[in-house]
Amino acid sequence: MCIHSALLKSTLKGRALVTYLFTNRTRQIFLCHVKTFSFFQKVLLLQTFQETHSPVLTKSSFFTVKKKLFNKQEVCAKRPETIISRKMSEETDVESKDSELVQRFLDCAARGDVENFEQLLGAVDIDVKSDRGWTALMFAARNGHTSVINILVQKGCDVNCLNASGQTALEIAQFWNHKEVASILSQYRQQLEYDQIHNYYSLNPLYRASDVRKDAKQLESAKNNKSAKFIMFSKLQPFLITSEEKKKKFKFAVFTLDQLPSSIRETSTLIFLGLETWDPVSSPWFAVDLVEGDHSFISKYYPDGSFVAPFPTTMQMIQSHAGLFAEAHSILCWLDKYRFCPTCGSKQTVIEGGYKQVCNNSDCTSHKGVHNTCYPRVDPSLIMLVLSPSKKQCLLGRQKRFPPKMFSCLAGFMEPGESIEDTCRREIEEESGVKVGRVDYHSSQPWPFPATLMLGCIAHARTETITIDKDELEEARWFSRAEIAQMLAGQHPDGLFIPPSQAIAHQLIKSWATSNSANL
Ligand SMILES: NC(=O)c1ccc[n+]([C@@H]2O[C@H](COP(=O)([O-])OP(=O)(O)OC[C@H]3O[C@@H](n4cnc5c(N)ncnc54)[C@H](O)[C@@H]3O)[C@@H](O)[C@H]2O)c1
Ligand SMILES: [Mg+2]
Ligand SMILES: [Mg+2]
Ligand SMILES: [Mg+2]
Ligand SMILES: [Zn+2]
Repeated sequence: MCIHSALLKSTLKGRALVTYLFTNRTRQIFLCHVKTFSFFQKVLLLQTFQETHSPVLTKSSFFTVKKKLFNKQEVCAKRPETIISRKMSEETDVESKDSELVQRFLDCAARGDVENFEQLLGAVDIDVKSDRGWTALMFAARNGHTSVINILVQKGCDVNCLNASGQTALEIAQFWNHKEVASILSQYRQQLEYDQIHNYYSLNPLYRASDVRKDAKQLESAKNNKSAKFIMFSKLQPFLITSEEKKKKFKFAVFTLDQLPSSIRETSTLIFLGLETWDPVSSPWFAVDLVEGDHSFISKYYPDGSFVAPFPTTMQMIQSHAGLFAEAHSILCWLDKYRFCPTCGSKQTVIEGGYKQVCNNSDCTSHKGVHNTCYPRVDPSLIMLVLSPSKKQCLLGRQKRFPPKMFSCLAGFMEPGESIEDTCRREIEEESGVKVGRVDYHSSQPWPFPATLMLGCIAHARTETITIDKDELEEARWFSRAEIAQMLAGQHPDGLFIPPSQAIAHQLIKSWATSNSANL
């Protein structure tokens, strides 16, 4: 790999060098070490790094490089006066040169000077701000430079950044009436919203159409809709087939109205999952909870399908059907476990396509006011990646029931009256003894076993000492970013690994391991 000479000339400074190595080489670079290097050490590190031709800078190769680097410095020390004078002048100048570079970068954006702007891109933080909190995106938006805007959004700049007056780049473009720029930025913001992290089990393609399920007449006509689709469950097990498109994945066998015997529609509970589009006449989908009896119609249409234990098979479904499973399975588990009124113990009747149960006892107090016992339950639970005070390590633990050598994020159920932050701090302290300060929300995941909602957070630890709760955890320890990278790549020397990508724990760990630590 050749180092761009212009880059070398203009960016022989900590941050630029780090950015360069970070984006072009590996995310396992030991940023902290590099940051503390002197100017001259950084030059040598770059050169030595090139010579090693190492595809990944691991901990051991880093130290090899570091060793070589200091040997080289000794050789260079034959001309100490040159080294010292260059080093001192460069280092005292670092701050002013940094701000000069930032100024040039923002200037190019403001003037729409694409050629020079592109050259500076790798050398400064893409979201770097002026004194008034203006980013390059904002300057380009102010003056309507669509080409600069396009480069910045494609490089992943933060379009939602606010300046000191609380404006976004989109608002600036709208104020100055730069319609093309405003259109790009608003499209990109929408796309970002759509592209936000969708964890497995969360991609349900249907519109839940609660108005349809609440209206008995509409619900009845949905059940008789010629385009209605039906998926099957028996004893809480889904009926799945192999996907033709994705051979190693499973999906639901989908039945049409004419394939479903009328007796089944009369005797089974039909869960209304939603409509295919917002149009009220679009295809409704139902999950059928089959009761004991003649199910030969199923094998007639799908001889290769089978009823399967939900976990772990449903972790291997096509994503949209995993979402359907999450909805159907959680509702069916609720109906299965709450057969009697929690208030008076009488029998209940299922209404609203499985989304509500009403007590058959007309004197029951559950008929007065709002009662959450009538509705399906969802149990919020926190799952958090705890970062060490230095942000260089993360905390993972092992529950006894985990497969050997698997480590994951700590997790715990919310208790009544708790906020997300309270639960996060309490569970971490209970399980590991580590005290947590700031808590940032990351993403969520329905975990339909039976109806947990995992709320994924990044927690910032204030202390490092670990004292585990032996009832909850078998082991907990800090992992460096390099070790996490090995686990993600399946190359940990001790065979340690993290949960698969379908688990939110994996996404939390990966997002930290692959993000720029400077942003945390
Ligand atoms: N730890 C992970 O990596 C991980 C990953 C994915 C999902 N999860 C899920 O996160 C959830 C919470 O994690 P945890 O088990 O460590 O929680 P936890 O630390 O709160 O401990 C579990 C205990 O909480 C109690 N509890 C309180 N409310 C409960 C409820 N509504 N349902 C069941 N038990 C309840 C039970 O006594 C249970 O034994 C579980 O559903 C788990 O499957 C955990
Ligand atoms: Mg706990
Ligand atoms: Mg726990
Ligand atoms: Mg708990
Ligand atoms: Zn009752």
